[in-house]
Amino acid sequence: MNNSFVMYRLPHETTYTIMRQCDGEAEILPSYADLNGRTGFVFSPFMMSEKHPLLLIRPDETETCKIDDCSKHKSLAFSNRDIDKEHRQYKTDFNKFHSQICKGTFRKIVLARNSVENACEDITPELIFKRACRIYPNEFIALVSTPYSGTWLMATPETLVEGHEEEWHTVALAGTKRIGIVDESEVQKMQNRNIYDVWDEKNIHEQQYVADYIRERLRCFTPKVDEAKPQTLVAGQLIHIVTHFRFNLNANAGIGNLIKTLHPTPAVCGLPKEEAYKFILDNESGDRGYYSGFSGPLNYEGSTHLFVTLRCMQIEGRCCKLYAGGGLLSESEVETEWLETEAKMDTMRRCLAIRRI
Ligand SMILES: C=C(O[C@@H]1C=C(C(=O)O)C=C[C@H]1O)C(=O)O
Repeated sequence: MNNSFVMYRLPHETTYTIMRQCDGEAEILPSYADLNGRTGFVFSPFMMSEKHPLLLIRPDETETCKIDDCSKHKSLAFSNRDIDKEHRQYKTDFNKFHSQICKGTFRKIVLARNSVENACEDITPELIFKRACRIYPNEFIALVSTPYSGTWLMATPETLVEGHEEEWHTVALAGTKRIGIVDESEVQKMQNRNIYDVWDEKNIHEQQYVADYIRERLRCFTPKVDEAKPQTLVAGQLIHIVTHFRFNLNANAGIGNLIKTLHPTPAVCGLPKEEAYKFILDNESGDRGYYSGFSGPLNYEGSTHLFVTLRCMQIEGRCCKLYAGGGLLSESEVETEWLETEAKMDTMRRCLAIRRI
């Protein structure tokens, strides 16, 4: 009996793919470089370890399906979390992280947390996946399950790297504001507005750090990088600032090598990178697991679509553990940052249609 499978829907697609490994379980890869030349679905944690290995699901069996309607369930979960306790823990973590920025150890660092919600008894992860597909047509939706990682669901707006043959694309994404539900015409309008009319200096600054990092890292790989002007990107009920980078990747360059250079970007980690990476692993009160790692089809039918695992949760029976984080700069304030993590977690809460008790 095999347990490793994934269901995923690429942004803007009307069908989803089911990929199953029929022989054995997902393969554990020792390093990013081992992704070079491979095919399948990649599931990578924030930091590779024995507990959270880098995984590749082999596409032994695949199926393309239409997203059917699943609107008959009104509420899929209920909430009885201790919000005061979560808030206190977040404040402690925030002070620890923020003081390091004030001391000058980091220019930027991302602080994350998690929160548990309870699914109703008769709810299956597949049903939540289909709801996510319907609510978020522009995001990457995936439900991944392996014995090593457990079961995760995501609705993420952030591309890590995608492309085929020599044509590749990545983004620098950061800055967050809640806007509520908007229709497709408002999405277009929002994208076309001058970012200086939409965003304050702190958010622009925060995103520039990510763009500078991506530009610099890509230059080590390829001489020709095409960088667009920063724009506003709508992600569910939130907006972010995005810079698109298009570049050529030589077939010998190796996607695994590129990933090693990029991951984790300052959108989920910090600057300087190695110091921030270590500080997060040593000091964040929760374990990130696969949150803020990356996922997606690798070299499948000739294309790669890897996304940063954000707006996600781990599903264990009825327990749904939601994850979110946000970039801190010296001017960050604890209440604003807390609300930002709440707003990001609401992406998954909407899929669960939570009833408060
Ligand atoms: C870290 C998350 O999101 C990332 C951090 C952002 C920010 O700090 O403003 C915005 C988008 C993402 O790049 C998350 O969703 O948990």
